[in-house]
Amino acid sequence: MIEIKNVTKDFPGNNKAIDSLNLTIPDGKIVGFLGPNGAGKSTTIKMMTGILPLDSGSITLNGFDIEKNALEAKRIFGYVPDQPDMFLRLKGIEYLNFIGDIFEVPKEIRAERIETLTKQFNIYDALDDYIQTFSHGMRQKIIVTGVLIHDPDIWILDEPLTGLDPKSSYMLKEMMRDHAAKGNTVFFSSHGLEVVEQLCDEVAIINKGRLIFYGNIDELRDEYHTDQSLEKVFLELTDDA
Ligand SMILES: Nc1ncnc2c1ncn2[C@@H]1O[C@H](COP(=O)(O)OP(=O)(O)OP(=O)(O)O)[C@@H](O)[C@H]1O
Repeated sequence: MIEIKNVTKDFPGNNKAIDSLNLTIPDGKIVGFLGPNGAGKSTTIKMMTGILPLDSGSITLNGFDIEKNALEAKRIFGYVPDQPDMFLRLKGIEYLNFIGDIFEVPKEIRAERIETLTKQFNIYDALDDYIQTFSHGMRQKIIVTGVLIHDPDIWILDEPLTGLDPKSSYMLKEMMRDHAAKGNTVFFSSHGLEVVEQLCDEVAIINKGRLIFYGNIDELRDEYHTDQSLEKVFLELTDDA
C-alpha cells in the first residue's frame, strides 16, 4: 500500500506543482494515474520513489516513510521511469547483475530470472551489448527486467507501455495483473486511456497538481452521470477552457 498524505511540491516559477495531494493506493489492485501533460504525474512518482524531496506532507510504502526510512522503503518497490535512458555505458547483463547485487538476489535465482525474462522480452541476444545501442523499447524492457529480478512488492511505473511492441506490452500487462492478483501494489501512469480502461481496477486523475478523482471507472461514470468512454469523461474533467 502506498499512502500519500498532504503532499505539496513547488518548483521555482511553478508554485504548487503538487498541491495538498492525498491518495491511498491499495494492495491487490492495478491503479492507473492519469492527467494531462504537466499535471504532476512524474513529480508525484519521483517523490514516491525518493528522487525528489517533498516540500511538505509524507509518503509511506507498506508503512515505510520514503524520507525517514528511505532504505527500507526503497527495498520494497521497483520503479520504471518515463525516460529509460540510464546506465547507457553498461552492457545489458552488467546492468541486470548490478541490480541483482544491490537487491541481494541470490545468484541462481538471478540467473534463472534473467534468462526467462529476457527471452520472454526478446532481448536475451542483446545482453552483451551496451544499453547505449538499445532502442527505446529495449531500454524499457531491460529496466522492467531489472525490476522483476528483485521481485518487489510494490511496482511504480511511469508510462511503462510507451514504446513497447505489442507482444511485450501484452506480457507486461499480464505481469501487472498477476502481481496485483497476488495482493501486491501496481501503480502506473499513462496517457493511454483505452489501456487504463481495460487494465485498471481504479484510476486516480490529477490536474494542475490536485487530485480530481479517485475510484473505479463505473464510479467515475456515476459521479459524472454519463455512460461515455473514459476518454470523453477525462477530457471533460480536465478541460480548463
Ligand atoms: N525540475 C523542474 N523544475 C521546474 N518545474 C518543473 C520541474 N519538474 C516539473 N516541473 C513542472 O511541474 C509540473 C508538473 O510536471 P510533471 O512532469 O510532473 O507533469 P506530468 O503530469 O508528468 O506531465 P507529462 O504527462 O507531460 O509527462 C509542470 O508544470 C512542470 O513544468
